[in-house]
This record gives sequence, C-alpha cells and structure tokens, in this order.
Amino acid sequence: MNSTTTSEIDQVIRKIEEVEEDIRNVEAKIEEVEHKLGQDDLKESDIEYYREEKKQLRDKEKQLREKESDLRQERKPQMSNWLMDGRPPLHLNTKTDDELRVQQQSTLERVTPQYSPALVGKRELFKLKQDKKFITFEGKDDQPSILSNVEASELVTKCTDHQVVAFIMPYLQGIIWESGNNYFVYNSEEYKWVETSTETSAFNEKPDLLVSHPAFVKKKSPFKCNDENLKKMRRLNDRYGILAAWKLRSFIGLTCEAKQNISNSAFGEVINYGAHICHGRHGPTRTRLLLFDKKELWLIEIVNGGVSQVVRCKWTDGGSRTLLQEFILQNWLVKVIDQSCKQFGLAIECDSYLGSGAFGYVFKAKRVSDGKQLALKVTGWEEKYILRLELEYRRMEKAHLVCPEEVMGVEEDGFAVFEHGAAILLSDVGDHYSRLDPQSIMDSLKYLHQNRILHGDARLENVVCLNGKPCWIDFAESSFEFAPMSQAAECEQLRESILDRFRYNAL
Ligand SMILES: Nc1ncnc2c1ncn2[C@@H]1O[C@H](COP(=O)(O)OP(=O)(O)OP(=O)(O)O)[C@@H](O)[C@H]1O
Repeated sequence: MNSTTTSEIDQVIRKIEEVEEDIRNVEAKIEEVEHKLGQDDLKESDIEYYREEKKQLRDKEKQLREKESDLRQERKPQMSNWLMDGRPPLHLNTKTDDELRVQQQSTLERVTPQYSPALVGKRELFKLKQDKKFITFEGKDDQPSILSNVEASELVTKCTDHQVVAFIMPYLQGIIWESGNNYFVYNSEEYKWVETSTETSAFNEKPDLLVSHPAFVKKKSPFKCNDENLKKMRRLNDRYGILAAWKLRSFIGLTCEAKQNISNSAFGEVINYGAHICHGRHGPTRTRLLLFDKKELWLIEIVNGGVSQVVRCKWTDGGSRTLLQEFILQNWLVKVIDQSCKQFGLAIECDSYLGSGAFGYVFKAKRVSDGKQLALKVTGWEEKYILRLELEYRRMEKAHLVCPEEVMGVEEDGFAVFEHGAAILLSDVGDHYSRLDPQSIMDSLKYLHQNRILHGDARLENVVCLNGKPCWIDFAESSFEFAPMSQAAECEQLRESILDRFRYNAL
C-alpha cells in the first residue's frame, strides 16, 4: 500500500500554487516590458535593453512552466494512490487529466480559438436564441434614435467596412459626450491591440474602434489609405489609438467591430475579442462590445469570457440612443482619475500611462495652471489601499525633505480621497531606471540609509531616472528607524536585482 499522506499532497499542491503565482508575476512583468517597448521615443540602446529583459523573463517563464508541469506529474501518482486507498485527498480536483491539460494549455495560449469564427458565431447564436438571451430591442417611438432616417439611408451607401467605421465615428462620439462621459472614440482598425497569446503575437487582433478614457490610450497616427471616398469622409478631429497596456483592459468602455453585413463569422470574431479581453490575471469579469453594420447594431455583453446577452437594434429605433449610452461600461478608475483632475486642476491626455504595481496605477498629468508635468498615482476604494496611499504620501513627504534629490517629491495637499478611491500627486515624471548607471542606484540607496531612511521595498521598479539621477518612489513600506541589519538586507536585495538586470555587480 502506498504511503502518500494528505500533507504530502497538500505540499505539492501548495508548490504548484506558488509556481502559478510566480508565473503570473513574470507574465505581469513581461506585460510591463512590452508596454515600454511600445513607446515611440525609445533609443536603439533602450530597445536592445528591453528586448534582452523580455528574453530573460520569457526564459524564466519557461523554466517555471517546466517546474509546474513536473509538479503536476508528481501529483498524479499521489492522487491515484489516494484513490486506491479509498480515501479522498483534501483538494481532489474533479477535473480529468484531459481537462487539466486543456486548462493548462489555455493558460499558455490564452484563448486562441480552435474553431473558425463562423462556427463559434453560429453555435453561440443558436444557444443564445434557445436561452432567450438574444433580444430584439422593441424601440420607443417617443425617444431619440442614434441616426435619423436620412442619415441611415446615407450609411447604406457606404461600400467598405472602413467607410462604415468612418461614418459612424462622429455619431458615436456625440452620443458619448451627450451623456457627460469623458470617453473618446479611437479608430484602431489597422493596429493590433487585443492580445491572444502569451507565446506569440501572431494571433493579435485589431478591433475597429476602442471607446476609452484617454488615460488608457496610446495615440496612433491615421493609417494610410488609397480610398478617395474614405479620405473625404475623414475629419481632422478623428482620433486613432489603441489600449496603452494590456493590463488596462478592465477599463475599456466599449470595443467595436464594423461590417457591411453582420454574419456568423463577424459575431464569432467579436466573441473571440471578448473572450481574450476577459482572459488572464488582469482580465475583467465583464466587458462590452458592439458589432454593427449598415442597418443595425448588436450590443454584446461578455461575462467571464462567454456571451451573456445580445441586444439587437436598428440605428433608427427610437430609444436606441439611450440604450447605447447606458451600454458603455463605466469603471472606478475613470471616476477617480476624473475626480483627481478636478480636485488638483489636471489634464490627462493620451500616452500618459506610466505604469502600475500591486496597489496603484500611475499616469502623467499636466497641471492646467502652469503646464507642469506631474505624476498621478491612483488606487481603488478599499480601506487598506487608501490607508496605504496616505502612508506613502506622508512618508514620501518626510523622506523628500531629508533627501530632496533621491526621493520623489509630492505636491502640497496632493492627497485626496474620493467615493471610488484615492490619489496622490507626485512632483515629477521620471524615466525608466534602465537609463541610469547601476552603481548610482546602489549609491543613492546607501545615501538614504546614511540619512536613516529605510526604503522598505528597494527594487529597481521603485527607482526612476530624474535629471539623469536615481530617484526613489513608492515609500509605503519605508521607515525612519535606524536598523543596520535591515539596511544590509535591503542593499543585498538591490545588488542582486542590479546584477540580474544590468549584469553589473554593484558595491
Ligand atoms: N513619478 C513617476 N514617474 C515615472 N514613472 C512612475 C512614477 N511613479 C510611478 N511610476 C511607474 O509606475 C510604476 C508603479 O508605481 P508604484 O511602484 O508606485 O506602484 P505600486 O502599486 O505601489 O507598486 P508595487 O507593486 O511596487 O508596490 C512604477 O514601477 C513606475 O514604472
């Protein structure tokens, strides 16, 4: 009889969970590096540096996945031993091995579809109709529609998908502004931004329009076209852009796809966009998409990666205007950003996403009164996040007074709590730490120590390059107690990460 114990199985399961967490962390780091690589103003040396960093992260990810697979193999005999013993393990997974393999595969490849979009669309439509979740909007004659009859008959004359997009863009923008939203419509027809795989970008997709707050958008220039009619239809104020970082996909207002005629294949394509958006660690539980053609629009709600409901309506249906306005997804981050801009007198445009960590999202912002560039760090409404941000603000203020060059400053009265979260205002926008001389980073940490400041989380991610020098951010864990042992440990932690990233042995 085997000698496997519950605690042995538990141990392996715990190890698997730990490795899964490590994989998620590495995935998040890769996402950050990909975001940095996507920036327009990179020097050749930066590109080379990020590519190398990405390669190292991918290698690490591969090793972790191998480890995960070994652990799963290790668990298999243990599980069957338990079953032979007639006693169930504590965490018996009811999934078969095949299901586990598919699940693991989907973590690897995200949700790259195995079937053609036409088949996906056809099957889903059948199911939705059966479940009465495919609803035709009844229309309310006394309420405004999206398009008038005249406008709708002009739309019918458009003879390419691009022209349908160009025609609809200003109407969609008008509807959004009318509802008081600070969202814009970005044309993303020719730019891939929906990630479909962690392994390759081969399947990346390009929905036609992205409706979003500008803070989450990376601006693009109008794509080239030879269609003279399309050129005439374009307006100077049309916006082009994509999501600035895949991590921001929870905050999309609406993702749109235009066709001349809605087909099963078009529906399948949109279902796949929705599944990809929801997938993965930072994916939202819910996302909303719009599929439209020259006659009608389908309002598609995706929950946990699957279609939960479709409402179909005509451009000229009374009440379609309000229906669409209410369909655009609102979120807490937009509310906190907008309230912060009001409170601190800021403007946030496209290309302002600086990064994010476990606790907050950071954006470049311009103070309207003097044009100064500042960094706004925003966190959600949970009490522990708000307290942490306030602590960070107070400690940074104190540390900056002692070491003004080495510690990022905070603006006076630069902390505020709102209904949906909180924000702090940092006095400068720094560049990536890769622009720094690695020894100078180590020296700056030692300088903090000499001034009895223990950073508390001395990772390279918490250093930015300001005026060519290292400047520390994220002081939530810092302390002002003199503790030589902790200082030594902190130096060692930083030294190791400098060695790892710069291949430089800092002293
Ligand atoms: N003033 C700034 N200038 C430029 N980039 C910044 C600035 N502040 C923050 N960032 C970027 O935003 C990222 C996240 O910021 P920060 O570390 O403060 O967030 P966090 O949620 O507290 O992270 P962590 O998970 O490390 O605790 C940083 O790694 C950095 O890339």
